[in-house]
Amino acid sequence: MPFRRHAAATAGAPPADIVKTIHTPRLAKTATSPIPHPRPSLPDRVDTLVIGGGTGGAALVGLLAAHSDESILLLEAGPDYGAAADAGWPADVLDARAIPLSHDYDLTTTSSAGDTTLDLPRARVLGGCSSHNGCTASIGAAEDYDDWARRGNPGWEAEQVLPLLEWARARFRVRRYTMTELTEPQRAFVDAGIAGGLPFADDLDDIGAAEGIGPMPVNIVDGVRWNSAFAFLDAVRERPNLTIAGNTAAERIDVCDGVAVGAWVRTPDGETHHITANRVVIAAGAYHSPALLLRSGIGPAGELAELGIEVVSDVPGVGKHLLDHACVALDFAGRPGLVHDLETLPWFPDEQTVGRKKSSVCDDGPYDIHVFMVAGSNSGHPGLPPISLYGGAMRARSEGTVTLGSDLDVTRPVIDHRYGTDPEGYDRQVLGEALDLLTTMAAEPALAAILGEPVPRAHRPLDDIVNYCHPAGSCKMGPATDPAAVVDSTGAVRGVTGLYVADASIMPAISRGNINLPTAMIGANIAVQLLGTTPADALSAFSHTL
Ligand SMILES: Cc1cc2nc3c(=O)[nH]c(=O)nc-3n(C[C@H](O)[C@H](O)[C@H](O)COP(=O)(O)OP(=O)(O)OC[C@H]3O[C@@H](n4cnc5c(N)ncnc54)[C@H](O)[C@@H]3O)c2cc1C
Repeated sequence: MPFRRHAAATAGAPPADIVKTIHTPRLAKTATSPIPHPRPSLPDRVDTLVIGGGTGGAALVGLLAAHSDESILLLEAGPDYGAAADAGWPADVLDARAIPLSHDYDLTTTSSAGDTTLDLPRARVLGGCSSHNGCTASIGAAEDYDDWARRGNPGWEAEQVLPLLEWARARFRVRRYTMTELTEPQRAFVDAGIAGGLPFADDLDDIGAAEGIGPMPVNIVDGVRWNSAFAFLDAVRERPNLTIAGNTAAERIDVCDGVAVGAWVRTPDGETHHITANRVVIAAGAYHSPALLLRSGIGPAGELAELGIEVVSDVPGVGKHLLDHACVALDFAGRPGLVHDLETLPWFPDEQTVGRKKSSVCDDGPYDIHVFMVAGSNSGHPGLPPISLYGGAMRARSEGTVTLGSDLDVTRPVIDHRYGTDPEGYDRQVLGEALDLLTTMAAEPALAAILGEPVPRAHRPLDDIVNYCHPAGSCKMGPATDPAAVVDSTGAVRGVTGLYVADASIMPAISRGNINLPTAMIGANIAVQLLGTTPADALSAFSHTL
């Protein structure tokens, strides 16, 4: 899901109209205002401390809690609104039509045009970004995971991780759409893609899918965004070995003689509390996981010294190699009445359809371009044109950075994505070819009639790259021979015993679909390795808890 709000243009609180009333969702009937979940007492000592209850963290904790009797404490910086069945979640977070910003971290990066900043939405709530994302579901391509393994990460081959991806897809209750369910603009988009040379595809969540265009599967249940807390935590919430502590943020990992022994955390009362743990797993996402490592003295020694942080372990790759799927956009005014027509529909996801194409420089799999259309709702994009066509570079190679500001605040890391800057120009080549395809499609008469007049932009699309909101790679997984590697193939942080990372930040290269399901698989695969078991055994223990 791309997000294009330029911070300089829309500073201040998000407009009230981005938080809409839900029309149909089942859960929302009793969820008109959030109900705080009872606050658990914070233990002083646990077997496993997990930091971050987003997609990676929730999947990891679901399997760990179901499989073992060891005590687990899951810390989440944002609120925990309880199980889906408790109906305590805020309406805007449940409403799958919009990207709500009510729990946003308020992060930015410099825009590729260099003259403004670009907002990087990031949710501070149990479920992490799956609690405010676009709900398009993709498990990526087999080549993505075979590539991870080939880069020196055994245990990540497609054959090994496929059962975990399929489990994640089932837990997210992903369903495929048919053409008859699409809105008129989305149908026209698919037809234009077929006229532009793409085959029709109804298998976009298949690990062996090739080029094609069709309806995109989504993890939406009766209009409700089915987040990772519902998917993975609801089944284990009542397990006596699990405590979930919302509104509790880790400030620093406690490392003693090279061994992670716990963390200092900020309680909901604003107090600092120490928790002792036999093992610490960080799953705070691609911006906050490296920030937490740096704050704990684990990172490039020179950078830590400049920040005034005592070096615990010199790990040069922390906060480097930050990846995302870069996007370009073409904007249109829409035919008269389009926005109104779309608003009268009960609900629909932002990105109902996706086209995939192989660029001339794609050398490692079936496709590396996404094209899609965001029509009408634009709910999380105040002030943007009514209809936009997007092209994404799905194997983007440009590398950005995450570091800390002088205040060392782990919740507000300094992020520079450096979109479109890879030295070989791969990303710009792919984005240019995506633009060519979109231009051909936009000229198809049926789609052209819906798009209406182009809306001029301040910069050429290739000079104004926007984010797909899929940050990854900032704590890269790799072998000891890779100087940029932060964790090994078990998720273990180099140079610190008992410390692990289990979220999108460990991707050695970005998977070529939307990354929520692959991130759940990462959390699950680290859990399998920590348990010393097999995927089949871990999944069977989980299913017994249901
Ligand atoms: C606007 C948007 C739209 C998206 N749309 C899609 C889509 O349609 N399809 C798709 O597949 N993907 C989508 N994504 C991407 C997907 O949701 C994320 O890639 C995925 O959620 C990443 O999981 P994660 O575990 O790495 O991080 P997150 O889900 O971000 O979880 C990290 C969690 O850690 C918590 N945390 C951070 N610091 C601390 C701390 N110090 N102490 C305690 N807790 C902490 C955070 O509050 C957060 O809950 C979208 C993302 C965004 C932002």
